[in-house]
Amino acid sequence: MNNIKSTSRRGVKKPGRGVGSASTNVTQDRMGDGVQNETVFYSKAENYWREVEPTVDGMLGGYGKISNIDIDGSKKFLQKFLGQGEGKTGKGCALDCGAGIGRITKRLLLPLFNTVDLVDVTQEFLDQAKVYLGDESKRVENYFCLGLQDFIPQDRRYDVIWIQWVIGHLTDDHLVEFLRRCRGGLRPEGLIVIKDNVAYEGVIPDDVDSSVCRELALVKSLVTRAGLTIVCEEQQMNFPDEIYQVHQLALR
Ligand SMILES: C[S@@+](CC[C@H](N)C(=O)[O-])C[C@H]1O[C@@H](n2cnc3c(N)ncnc32)[C@H](O)[C@@H]1O
Repeated sequence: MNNIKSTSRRGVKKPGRGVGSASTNVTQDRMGDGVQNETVFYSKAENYWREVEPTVDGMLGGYGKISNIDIDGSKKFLQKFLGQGEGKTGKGCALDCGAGIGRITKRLLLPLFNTVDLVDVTQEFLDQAKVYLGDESKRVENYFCLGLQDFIPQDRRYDVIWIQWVIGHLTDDHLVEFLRRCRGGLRPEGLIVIKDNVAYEGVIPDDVDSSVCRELALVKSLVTRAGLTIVCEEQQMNFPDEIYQVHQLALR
């Protein structure tokens, strides 16, 4: 990955929105660590996603071509933790957060877990997920249409909670609170995985989709505030040079 492009804060594209560069405009609704006017921040994001086509390309901001590499990297990462025996994560139920049309559910989670739940703020994507997942959708138990800032996972329900390309849509405080609630939603030896873009330095706002991209140190500090420990961390390799670095963090 090309840190110079990240450092310049210009021309860094990202799966999730992709086509435009990450904007450096700081508007009235966003300052400093993230957000000044939460209502505007969340409603702008909802409006943005409502206009996005419900396809893999739409989910990845025009970078549908990297989906296979992404899923392969996720599978390798996750499989380190799954299995039987002490300390191993079970394969019962997974939660896909900010699931969109179920790109990750289809290729990563349903092949590994007995059942999967999806949560996303965009109803149209969840409707499309039922079509996109085809026959396998019978192993999806719940489609929750809700912002993660409001979502409360059921206590001790999940072996894995997968959170990909969505943390930038939460304020710092909401992300910490959400991660705390996720802790409560884990079964014994359960695992939370965050996989997301990281900025080379600081916090980079995106006024088009109403999100922020945080530097890795900040993401880690929010994880720690949530009372979680990073048990494994890896950078996703083989993505195009022009996009942000993507890191995956396994948390308990
Ligand atoms: C970049 S897409 C990623 C979708 C999926 N994680 C993937 O990798 O294919 C971001 C998703 O987050 C959802 N989203 C945006 N803000 C959200 C929020 N506050 N709570 C839950 N989902 C949100 C959007 O509807 C969209 O489906």
